[in-house]
Amino acid sequence: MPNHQAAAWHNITQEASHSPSNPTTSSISSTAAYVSKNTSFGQWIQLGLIGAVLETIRRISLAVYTKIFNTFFVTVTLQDIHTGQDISMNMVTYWVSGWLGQFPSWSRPRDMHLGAKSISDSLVDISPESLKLEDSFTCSPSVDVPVTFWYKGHWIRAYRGTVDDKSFYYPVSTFTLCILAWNKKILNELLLEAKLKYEKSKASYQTVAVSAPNAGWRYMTRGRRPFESVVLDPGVQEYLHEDALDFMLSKNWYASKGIPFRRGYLLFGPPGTGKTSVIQALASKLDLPIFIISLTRPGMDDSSLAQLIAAIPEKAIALMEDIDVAFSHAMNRRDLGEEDEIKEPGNSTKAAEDSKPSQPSSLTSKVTLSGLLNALDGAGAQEGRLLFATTNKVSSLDPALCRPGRMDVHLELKLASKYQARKLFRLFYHPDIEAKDSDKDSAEHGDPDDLYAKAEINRHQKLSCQLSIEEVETLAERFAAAVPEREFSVAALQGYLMTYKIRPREAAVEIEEWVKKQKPRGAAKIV
Ligand SMILES: Nc1ncnc2c1ncn2[C@@H]1O[C@H](COP(=O)(O)OP(=O)(O)OP(=O)(O)O)[C@@H](O)[C@H]1O
Repeated sequence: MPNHQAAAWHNITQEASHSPSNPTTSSISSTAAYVSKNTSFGQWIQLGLIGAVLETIRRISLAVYTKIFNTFFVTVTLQDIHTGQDISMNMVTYWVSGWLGQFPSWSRPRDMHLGAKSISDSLVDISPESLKLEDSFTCSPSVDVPVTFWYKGHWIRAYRGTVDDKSFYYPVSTFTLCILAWNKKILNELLLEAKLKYEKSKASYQTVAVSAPNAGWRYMTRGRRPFESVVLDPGVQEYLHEDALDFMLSKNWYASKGIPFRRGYLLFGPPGTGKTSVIQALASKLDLPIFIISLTRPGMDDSSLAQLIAAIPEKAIALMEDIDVAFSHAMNRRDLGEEDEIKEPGNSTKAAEDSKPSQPSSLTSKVTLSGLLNALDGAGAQEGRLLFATTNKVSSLDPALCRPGRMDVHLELKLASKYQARKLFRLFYHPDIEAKDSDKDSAEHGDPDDLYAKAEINRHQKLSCQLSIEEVETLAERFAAAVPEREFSVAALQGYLMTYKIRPREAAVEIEEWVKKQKPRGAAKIV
């Protein structure tokens, strides 16, 4: 304090101490007088008061705004399907995101997030002319870009956001809907409509989930595969269907016997014999979603596998394709510490090969056999699911994996029989099947403005009129007679017929020549 101020302060306190009246009051008033005389200190106090008033106003207005907002708006936040762990909530988000897609404003922002509409390998091969943005991709607004629209007289503001969640490597994406409404009735209506829309689309599309990098599931759709479009030997398809259906209807029976409510199928056989196709067709027939587990996906390890499998819901198909590939690289019995286990008879050379140390590679799976077995039937494993595994080399699989309880049904799909060749030919050219399928397709997937779809229907109708049923039967017999038993895969025969798509008569005549040409290629069995 400067000297002259100190002197003044001293005088004030002196005067106050000698005052005959109330000493305290005079001391305060003297202090106040000093403060008001001292300009810089007074300004600080004024500033502080103004700040406090402004902060109070801000808080009050925020509280009023929140109160009004909560009174007039219903707000719901959903976790993004790509990162969600709760499978049923993921489904709700899936419905809602599909429902949002119907509003033009949802795909109108210029700042967009692009996603693939369906699992389609053909997406990468698609020609520039046929690539249609709206057909191949889903467009949604980027994070924090709000979109507004009206629904049943209610104004809705929707936006995507992110929240940090310690259990994920990345921020978790969210969908938020702010609905101008007095009560939650409209939210129920909205969710119901979204679910019905999803159910309707499910009639023509199959839900497929693939594992996402953060150990969650990523949902997609693809066209359903008709069960009849798979040609297997007599009774095989029917057996699979009946067995799977019987399992789905036996929950209480399993519970009463204390048997875990799970069923595993191992489909094995040469490539192109229809292993994957029959699983897809069965899933479509039983209306079950398929969860594709890729054991060789980079970054997949025992814990992420267990997490993924535990998140598969009841009434679903878990599919592990080419399970031998994961095995031959990284998984063998040594992972279990069971080297003394009895080897399969006649498999000693194979076993010796398996016990050689395998070289670590960046492509190898980090999943161990024990990790896989635990995930399949350990404490956290989900009940009520059908597990399908496919392999070309059944002998390379560990017996622990193939034992009943894990793989209850072992089914070999062989190279094509004459029966299959005949059935495949019929499938390609039978007028009834052609007409039925094209009508069904146009009804289900039909976009009335799609010129390609219209042209395709016309073309199929014309073609189907070309042949009578009797003629197709005769040609199918001729075709089957020329195809040697169990030497070609159905995929190879399908490839041949594809080149004669609109020339059934030539297809039946020229097959002999084709078979002769294929054989000298050194392949006794063409897959
Ligand atoms: N039995 C079949 N019935 C109908 N189509 C089949 C059959 N087998 C193969 N195909 C056709 O061949 C192609 C490959 O079939 P798919 O992928 O089902 O064979 P896969 O046995 O799973 O082969 P891989 O072992 O190489 O995975 C598909 O286009 C499918 O339509």
